[in-house]
Amino acid sequence: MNAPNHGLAPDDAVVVINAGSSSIKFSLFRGPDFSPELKGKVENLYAGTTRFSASDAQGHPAGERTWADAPLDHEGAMRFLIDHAEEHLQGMNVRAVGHRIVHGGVHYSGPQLLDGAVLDDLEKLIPLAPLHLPHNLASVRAVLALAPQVPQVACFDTAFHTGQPALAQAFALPPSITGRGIRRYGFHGLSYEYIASRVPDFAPALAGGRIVAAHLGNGASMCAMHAGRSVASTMGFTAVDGLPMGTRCGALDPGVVLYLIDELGMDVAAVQRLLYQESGLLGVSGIAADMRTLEASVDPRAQLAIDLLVYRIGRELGSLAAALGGLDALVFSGGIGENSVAVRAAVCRDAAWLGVTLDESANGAVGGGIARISAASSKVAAWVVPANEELMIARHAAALVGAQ
Ligand SMILES: Nc1ncnc2c1ncn2[C@@H]1O[C@H](COP(=O)(O)OP(=O)(O)O)[C@@H](O)[C@H]1O
Ligand SMILES: CC(=O)OP(=O)(O)O
Ligand SMILES: [Mg+2]
Repeated sequence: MNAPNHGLAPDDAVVVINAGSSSIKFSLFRGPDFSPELKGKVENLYAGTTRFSASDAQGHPAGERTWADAPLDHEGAMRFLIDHAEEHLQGMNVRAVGHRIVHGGVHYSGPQLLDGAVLDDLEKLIPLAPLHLPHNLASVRAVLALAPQVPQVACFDTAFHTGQPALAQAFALPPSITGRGIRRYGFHGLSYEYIASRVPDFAPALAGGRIVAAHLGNGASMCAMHAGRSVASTMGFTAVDGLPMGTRCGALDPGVVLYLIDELGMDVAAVQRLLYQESGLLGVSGIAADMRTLEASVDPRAQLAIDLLVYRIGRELGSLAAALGGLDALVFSGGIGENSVAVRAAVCRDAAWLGVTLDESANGAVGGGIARISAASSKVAAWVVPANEELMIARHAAALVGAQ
């Protein structure tokens, strides 16, 4: 990809923090070409063994550690990362720290310089993204305390979707409610924006086409894109909508929520815990939220959880193809989309009616890069594109501080 020069000198760097629901990923980009100098992640927060791993510009290991039986939380992970990053930042001029901020609400539809007032404003959106925003904002505050002079930039997961047609954003509720910002927003926008930015490189013929991208990570969603713009998404007002996820239930008849409250006597906190933390792959299987664990299990409940995810992806694919008026390509991304040969195969099998024909050996040979997994004869192409929300954030952050 040709990265435009945003004024970064060779020793200028942008640090990116992507605090997800179960992991914190960080990256260090340097110079006018945004060369990835260092990247790493602390994963499996809260559950089992927390793992840290980092790699340098050549992809060689640049740090590894595990916390067996004493998993870290987001705060512990941030503290560890800040200590670890220090030695790598020697001699570099950090121009900005870019953050993935999951929800921008009604007001934030593009990259935004963070200060105390913006942070206070974003705190108000926590009920709209309870699994993410507290961690996102805590990361910003941690950097603010350590390096108050470095500009911090918020890049919102919702921003890419703000141009969706009004109908795609609407709930069938009265204006007295929808006027309060209660509408569909969509998430994983930085991931989809990155995918859209790469399409002209790896499949120029698809650049003006109709693509459904599936970001299947711990959080999972799908996005319909036409000519690189978001047209519809499976996630709505919050990131609990749409597909079943690691621990989130996905789309649910709202009548279930009323029943839980009215008949089962659950309060708001209990319902929130159920829908966000005890459902999805974990809830259905009763075993784990992690796809690797489920795929390794012989317990039929593990298979049921995987089958339900695949089934829901198929249903949403049909819906998103309808929103696009057809389909030219399907793109897989995120931890599951990039790594699970079996999930991709099952989704493509179910999508045969739309014109997807899988190339089994290409699907089995995906090795960490952008790869086509559909047969040459497939009417609808299928691709794997590794997520790179971090590069998108670095480019936005550099553009914003360069523009000042
Ligand atoms: N080799 C693999 N095979 C199957 N699933 C995998 C593999 N590697 C990672 N995953 C799954 O990817 C998911 C995490 O995705 P990721 O995008 O890293 O999460 P997050 O939303 O926290 O950023 C987990 O369910 C994990 O099991
Ligand atoms: C929006 C969302 O679900 O994010 P994540 O995949 O990081 O959980
Ligand atoms: Mg993610």
